[in-house]
Amino acid sequence: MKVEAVIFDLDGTLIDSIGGIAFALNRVLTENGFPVHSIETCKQLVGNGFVDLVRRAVPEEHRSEAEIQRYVSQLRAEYDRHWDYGMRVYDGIEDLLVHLQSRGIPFAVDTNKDEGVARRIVERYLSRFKFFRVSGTTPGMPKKPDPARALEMAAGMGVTPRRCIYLGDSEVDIMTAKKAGMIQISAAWGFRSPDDLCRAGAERIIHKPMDLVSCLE
Ligand SMILES: O=C(O)COP(=O)(O)O
Repeated sequence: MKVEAVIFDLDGTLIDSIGGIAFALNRVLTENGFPVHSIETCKQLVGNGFVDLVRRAVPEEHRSEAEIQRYVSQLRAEYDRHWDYGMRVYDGIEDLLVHLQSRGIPFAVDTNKDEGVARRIVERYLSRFKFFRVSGTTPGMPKKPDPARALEMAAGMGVTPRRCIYLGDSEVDIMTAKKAGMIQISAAWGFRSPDDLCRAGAERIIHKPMDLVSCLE
């Protein structure tokens, strides 16, 4: 089936952002006297936005709503200072975006990151590409795996969901793609292993960004 648009997840799919997230998170944990997490563990904790990240990262006896809210504010402040620590665009992503642009296939971002931060990242690292939209978490709006944002973007791009690829690196993205009725593809270069992705029901896994080209027809 001919693909008419591509929706990308951001963290772990377009951008390797784990350095800044882990650094900021571990500063918050240290400041509050909690044990820190390795980069590998942080990768597993990311995917559902900052509130869930904090809830998973702090010791169980410190997960009251008031405490979580306080740590989330601390994390936002730390991340604001350190968000681009070690950040890079994954190898092959720019080639893929050049390819999509040359074929006139529109693309967009759907992330559980706070929308302002997501836009800042795209502006800093991928400004030469024309994204239809960079959509992230905003107060009061449902997050992924709710497919509302993905569906809204597909409608905005004028494509039917079943002709839209949804590429992401986590189980949240797999669920979002399936709920949206889009072509679900998982990125093996991100924060989850291929085994994790298979267990989460991935229908197709690609190992490098340019492999997406063979999925476009
Ligand atoms: O910030 C997160 O938890 C996840 O962000 P993502 O949706 O771009 O993977």
